[in-house]
Amino acid sequence: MDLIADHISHRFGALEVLDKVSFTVASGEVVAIVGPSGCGKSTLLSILGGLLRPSEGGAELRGAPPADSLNPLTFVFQDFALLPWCTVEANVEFPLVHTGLGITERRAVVDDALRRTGLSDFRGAYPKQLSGGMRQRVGIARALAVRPAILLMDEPLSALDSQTRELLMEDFIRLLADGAMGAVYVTHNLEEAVRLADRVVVLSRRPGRVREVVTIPMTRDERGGSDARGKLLTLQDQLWSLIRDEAIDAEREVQHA
Ligand SMILES: Nc1ncnc2c1ncn2[C@@H]1O[C@H](COP(=O)(O)OP(=O)(O)OP(=O)(O)O)[C@@H](O)[C@H]1O
Repeated sequence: MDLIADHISHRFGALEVLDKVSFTVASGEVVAIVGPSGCGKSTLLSILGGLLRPSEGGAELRGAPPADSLNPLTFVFQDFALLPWCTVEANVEFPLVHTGLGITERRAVVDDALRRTGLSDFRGAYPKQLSGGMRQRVGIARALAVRPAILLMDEPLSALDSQTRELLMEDFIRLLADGAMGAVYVTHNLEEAVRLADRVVVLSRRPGRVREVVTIPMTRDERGGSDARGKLLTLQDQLWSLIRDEAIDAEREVQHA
């Protein structure tokens, strides 16, 4: 199943946020969205996920969803968005409650999502008992439970310390390895973009336009090797050189606001 962003423009009142943004996320592909602060990355993700209707253009899914998918497009949030009064297991089960799945099937789906995220031993814990990294794993398990075709991720690692971030990146790489699931990955962090994405869409300063689409010419497995480090740093530099001047302008604008 492909996701097509087709000339998406958006305004909040007089504020022009996005201008004719077009790109495609092919089945199983990971596309990172980067750009200066306030260029409309989160707005774009909301539009892709159907939470916000764009002023012009639109997002479209093409092709059949995976046979057992309950929700082809599923969000993973920066702040995890867990229900604090529910256990890990109940949080993961939550999106399945009104799906018509029987209790046995629901249990099987939850078990599978917990296993894939390394949470089986924490099913009875409450979010407040868990570290940030484990909480985000719950957020990911909850997303996996609906068997999405495409994950929509808004800065999913930015609330975490650098070691935890590294571990979760490894988790993502494992989860994406079979190519059954794609992702749109909004991030400020260019290291995450070059480690995880097949392609990186670079947006200009607001109103966000597609400035360039950079293909990462290595498999995700190859990127884990120590000899890949230099190439990844070069790609990071390439992305930064596309963003830097506008990031400085955007930063000044924020400070003067
Ligand atoms: N609901 C809203 N109403 C009015 N303005 C909004 C709304 N949501 C976002 N904006 C404004 O739209 C612009 C784009 O916001 P958005 O959060 O999409 O950018 P971003 O690129 O994700 O930002 P950042 O990099 O800082 O996370 C910003 O100027 C923001 O203040």
